[in-house]
Amino acid sequence: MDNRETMDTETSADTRATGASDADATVRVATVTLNPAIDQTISIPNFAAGQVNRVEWEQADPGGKGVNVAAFLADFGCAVSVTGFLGTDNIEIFRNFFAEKGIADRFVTVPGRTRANVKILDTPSKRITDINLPGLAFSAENLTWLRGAIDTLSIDHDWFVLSGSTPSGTPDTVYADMVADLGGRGKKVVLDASGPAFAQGVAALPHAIKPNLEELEELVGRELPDEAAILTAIEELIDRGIGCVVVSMGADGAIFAEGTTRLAVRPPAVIVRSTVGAGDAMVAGFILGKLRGLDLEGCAKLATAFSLGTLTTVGPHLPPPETIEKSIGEIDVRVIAR
Ligand SMILES: Nc1ncnc2c1ncn2[C@@H]1O[C@H](COP(=O)(O)OP(=O)(O)O)[C@@H](O)[C@H]1O
Ligand SMILES: O=P(O)(O)OC[C@H]1O[C@](O)(COP(=O)(O)O)[C@@H](O)[C@@H]1O
Repeated sequence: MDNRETMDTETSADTRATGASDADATVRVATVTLNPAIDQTISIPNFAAGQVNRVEWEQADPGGKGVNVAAFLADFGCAVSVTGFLGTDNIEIFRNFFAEKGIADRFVTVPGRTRANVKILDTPSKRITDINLPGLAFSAENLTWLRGAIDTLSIDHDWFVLSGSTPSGTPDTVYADMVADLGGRGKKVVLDASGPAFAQGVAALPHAIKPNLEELEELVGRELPDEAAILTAIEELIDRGIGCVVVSMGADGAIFAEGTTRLAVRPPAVIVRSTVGAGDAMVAGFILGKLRGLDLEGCAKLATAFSLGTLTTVGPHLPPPETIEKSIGEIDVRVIAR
């Protein structure tokens, strides 16, 4: 499948519906996860820090931002490849997962164990406490191999998602270099990260970014107490040359900005099982909307519907397309500017 063929498929009218279609299988998206994780969810009724807590049930899922984005796209029938770094010592859970979902595995393997991140799920509050470990360091040689893997993927992939934290010791320029390189090849790059590597990556002008509110505040170096302040920060980023800025705000929804359009999207009140992966699902739904040629409002709704879909499960899975489609009708979009 060459790139031109893919783009033709993306814009054809019959791919503009919101449900899964055969055309999705021809879309080539690659995700890059420098710091994947096994998400170890433990359910603790009335969790209390500083006390003895008893675990009711536990579940281990492959995770990390790019792994989740790929899983959600694969659930919707998209052709997707994954790369980044995985430790050899506990790689089986990832290999099995990629095989089950039909995800093309292009990970570079490194010695050691991929980190396990602990997600404490409190009942009945449903609050999640995230304990994210630093992750597995990689060498300069490993990074060279990863660049080679990305080079190869760029032959037949049009969209690249660079997401998640970077293990300690990673140069802060890592995302910026990838954004510049892939952008120079005409690829669409979506960046969703945090800290200095995110800031430098943003400076290299990816096509789209999806910080949550906290990450946006960190990026612009000030608190953003209300919508006006968030919009000012978004304006600065769009003026710098970022094509599309999506700021997610948990239960308060998200603001989507592209060109001169600004949309505030609010999800309905939902019963939440786990919020882990909600941001990643939003990225996946947004990209799928773009690939289907939807306008910003359509992309915003699909992105929000994906995020809602994953709230009902523990682990990186979406409900069936009909459920996602149904929830689109319950999403409120307020046009701030058009
Ligand atoms: N409690 C919730 N109720 C309804 N929607 C939610 C809730 N938490 C997250 N979402 C949905 O998921 C999206 C991304 O969640 P958010 O927590 O902002 O991302 P991240 O996981 O990147 O921090 C939100 O914009 C919203 O659409
Ligand atoms: O790379 P980071 O920032 O430590 O985040 C990794 C964690 O984020 C997740 O990808 C979930 O992310 P979101 O809740 O933001 O969508 C988990 O699977 C993983 O444990």
